[in-house]
Amino acid sequence: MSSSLTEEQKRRIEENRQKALARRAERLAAQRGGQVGITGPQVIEQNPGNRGNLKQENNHVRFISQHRQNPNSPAEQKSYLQKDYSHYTANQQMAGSHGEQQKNCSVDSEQASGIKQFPTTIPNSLSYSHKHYSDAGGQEHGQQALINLGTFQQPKCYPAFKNPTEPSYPRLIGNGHPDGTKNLQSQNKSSIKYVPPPSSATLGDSEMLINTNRPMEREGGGGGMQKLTSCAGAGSTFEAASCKKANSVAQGKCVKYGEDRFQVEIGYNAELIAIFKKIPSKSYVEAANQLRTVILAPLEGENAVGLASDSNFVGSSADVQSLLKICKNWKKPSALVKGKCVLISRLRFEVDIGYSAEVIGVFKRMDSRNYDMNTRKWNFLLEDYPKLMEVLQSLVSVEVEPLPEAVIKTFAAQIQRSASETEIPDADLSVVDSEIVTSLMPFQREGVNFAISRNGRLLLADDMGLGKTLQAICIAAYYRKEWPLLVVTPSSVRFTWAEAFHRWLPSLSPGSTNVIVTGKDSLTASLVNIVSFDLLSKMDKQLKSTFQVVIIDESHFLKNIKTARCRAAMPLLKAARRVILLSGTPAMSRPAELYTQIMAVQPAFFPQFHSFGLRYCDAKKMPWGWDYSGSSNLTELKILLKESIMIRRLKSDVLSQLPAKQRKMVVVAPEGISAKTKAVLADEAKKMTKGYDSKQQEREALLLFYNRTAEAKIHSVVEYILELLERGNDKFLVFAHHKIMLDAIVAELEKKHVEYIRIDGSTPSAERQSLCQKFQFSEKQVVAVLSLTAANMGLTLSAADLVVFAELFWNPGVLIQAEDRAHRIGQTSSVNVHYLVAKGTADDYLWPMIQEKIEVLGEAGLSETNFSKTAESTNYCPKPDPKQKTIYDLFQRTFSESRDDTDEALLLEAADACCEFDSGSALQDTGETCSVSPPRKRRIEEFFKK
Ligand SMILES: Nc1ncnc2c1ncn2[C@@H]1O[C@H](COP(=O)(O)OP(=O)(O)OP(=O)(O)O)[C@@H](O)[C@H]1O
Repeated sequence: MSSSLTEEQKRRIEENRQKALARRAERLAAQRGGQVGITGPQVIEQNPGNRGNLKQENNHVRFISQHRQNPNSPAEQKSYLQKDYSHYTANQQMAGSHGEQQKNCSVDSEQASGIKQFPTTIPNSLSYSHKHYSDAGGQEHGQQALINLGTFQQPKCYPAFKNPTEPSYPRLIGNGHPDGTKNLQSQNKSSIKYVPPPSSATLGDSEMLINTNRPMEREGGGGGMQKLTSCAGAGSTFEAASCKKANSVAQGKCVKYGEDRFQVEIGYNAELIAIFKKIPSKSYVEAANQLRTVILAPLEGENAVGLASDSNFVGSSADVQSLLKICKNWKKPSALVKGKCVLISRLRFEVDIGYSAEVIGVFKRMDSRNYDMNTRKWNFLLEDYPKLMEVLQSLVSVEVEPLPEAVIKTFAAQIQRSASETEIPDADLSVVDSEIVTSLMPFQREGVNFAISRNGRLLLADDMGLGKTLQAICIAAYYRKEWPLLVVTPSSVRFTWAEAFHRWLPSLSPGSTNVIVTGKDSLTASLVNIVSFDLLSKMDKQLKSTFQVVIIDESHFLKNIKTARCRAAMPLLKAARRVILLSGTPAMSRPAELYTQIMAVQPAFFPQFHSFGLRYCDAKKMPWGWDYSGSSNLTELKILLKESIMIRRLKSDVLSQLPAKQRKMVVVAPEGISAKTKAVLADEAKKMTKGYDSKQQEREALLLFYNRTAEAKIHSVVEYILELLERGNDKFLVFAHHKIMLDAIVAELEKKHVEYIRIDGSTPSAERQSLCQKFQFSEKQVVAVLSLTAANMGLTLSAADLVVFAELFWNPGVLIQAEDRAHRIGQTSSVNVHYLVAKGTADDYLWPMIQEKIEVLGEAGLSETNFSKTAESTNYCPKPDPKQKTIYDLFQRTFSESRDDTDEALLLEAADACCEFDSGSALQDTGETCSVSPPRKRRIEEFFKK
């Protein structure tokens, strides 16, 4: 040990080493399923005088004795190989049946289990290089720790120790570990090796098993575990063997000899010579250690890997079950050199670890190694993972956190080298309505294929506006035989979903969608049942009925397990066969938010939140408990999710497939409209059917109806905007016409401390430009609240790619111009346009009218896109009832009659002023009053006189 280490440092190093040993023992005990039975390393007296040399030629190992060679007879050798060399024979027979391998392994166990009671002592000062340990014969010992092994005890054993300057000291052997200093790592290292438990017993909490060996038992049908065991190769056999030997044995070790050779330092032993002569491979250490009269320490560190890489492991498929065991049993390390494996791509993982010459030596022996100069980390193909873990786990002073179970399971094919780059197959969608199938854009079709390849359990995390609704309906329709279907959505879009089902699945009969409006409604009344998150949590009695197919829209609403909505939804999702989660923003600020969504789709991935938190949330223990608000290993999480359950495309990924504008009609919830308002609206509609004496009266009535519609929609519009904000939407524009609506939106934004700009008729021209600049270039400005008539022209607000119309307007030209505030030069994305439409209001007449007009404009080449082709609009028409028709005709007549620009402008102004004037009307639940400017009022009067 370097003399520069202080006593305190030495003490701490030793403390750590002891902890590592104890923990490793615990872990290995657990890996063995509680099998205990310990044999210990034994004292080996080096006898330099009896040293032999081993030379390696053409991959064969040749022992060159400086002494008499006295091979046993072939018959004797045979008997040894059959009886004692079970480990060796197991390896030789690896290509044979698994049953045979298991048999051989159990022979090992039986042999080792002969030891039942022996006290275990472990020197607590393995790194004291100037202290000398020897056997129990009264030689000097460091302070010893007694480890209680319950019913099993271990013979006295001491760590290997080598003082290079005093080679003749008696010492112990092992397969080497650094003693905590860089200095020492380059020297020959002392190490302690214990033996795998050969018999079965269960360790109590207070009991420990010291063991650095590999599991010997196999699980499952694969051959991996056997091969893993053989990968441990010399080391494990050495340990297993050393436990059952007498003290009068030839003790030796392998040491490096030249660049690519090694030699065996050991006293004369005839049996051993026979082994060397007989075995044409590096498996000689294993075989040698089966001899009762020989204890042979294998090569240390990187040299040991040379053996491992030539072992039967190479080319074999790994046993995923045994890798999963490693994951399960892994606990936070206290070893000297700590690290972790992290997935960095579909095929590679890296080992993030502190400096250790020994570890680097191991890395260098891996065929697929790659050193990343930027990250300064080593990475490897996943197929090397079992081999690398095997070797790293055998290094006493190194602890490497394995890949998580979910990663092992998901990438089992890559680990077992059986992964093929096959594309996800095209699903047979012949059972689904052709209307929807033929409408799917190529990337949407891929989404549907992905979902079906995942048996209908997925997180569809496409960017906003990429048609998640359409894809979800198509996926659900593929499983139509398993319906009734449940759709859980934010309340503001329940009716939009109902519309979408009828639009995309024309085969659905009209009554087959059931939008649940109160907690008393039946959750299973129809084939398609649509419920809001909040109502779902109030329907606990009905939740007992299970659905086989469930869609969760905006699934990030489930991010908090403590919420009632999440608690209500999770059991449903666990019980369902198909779970289709939709969210453009599955996690808005931290990976912890993903946990419930992952659980909903793949409950087996991370059964405990804590393990997810440790891996991906940078979990930290605080005085008050665990803090999971951080993030860690996000690349791995993303790769894992994409491989298993998530598909996500950004707009930029599929821009070429998208139209420049994506329009969507959002049917806002009717509950937002009070009973009083509904009654007044119905009354207005009734009056309109009776007809008016003059056109002026007609227009007045329509404008009043329009104004009351605004009032009626306020609550739903505000709710929708808040939901957009909750979804973490980037910047967006909100257009409204009436002051009362603009004021209500702004008031809510202020309440929620959301930064916004507002441009309406009262905004001076000089200020408009600076407000636009603010919105365009400041990160803080999230929403632009704009007047439809005062801000639909001449402004550039392309920082937003979403435009929301809180109100409709009868002139589609105004709407299109408003849309183009975002859809203009500088816009790099496809623009989403959401029209909020309320049933039972003026929207019933305005919406079809707008569509009709836009279609005409489209035909004349004046409108880029056609509403009816891009929005769930086709079913949204006034019912064919004569009263409705009268009102619709009234709207058509009043607003479609050709008039010159002045008339249009006057009409707009009239509507504006009408709002201000009427804002204190009986319909206004808020009781607010607004003043109206005299000039405007005059112009309204003039307008109505026309
Ligand atoms: N293949 C398609 N053909 C025609 N219209 C489509 C297609 N895909 C999507 N749309 C339309 O684009 C609009 C946006 O789609 P949708 O609402 O499904 O997107 P989304 O991903 O669910 O968005 P959000 O995240 O805002 O909920 C809708 O009006 C939808 O009808």
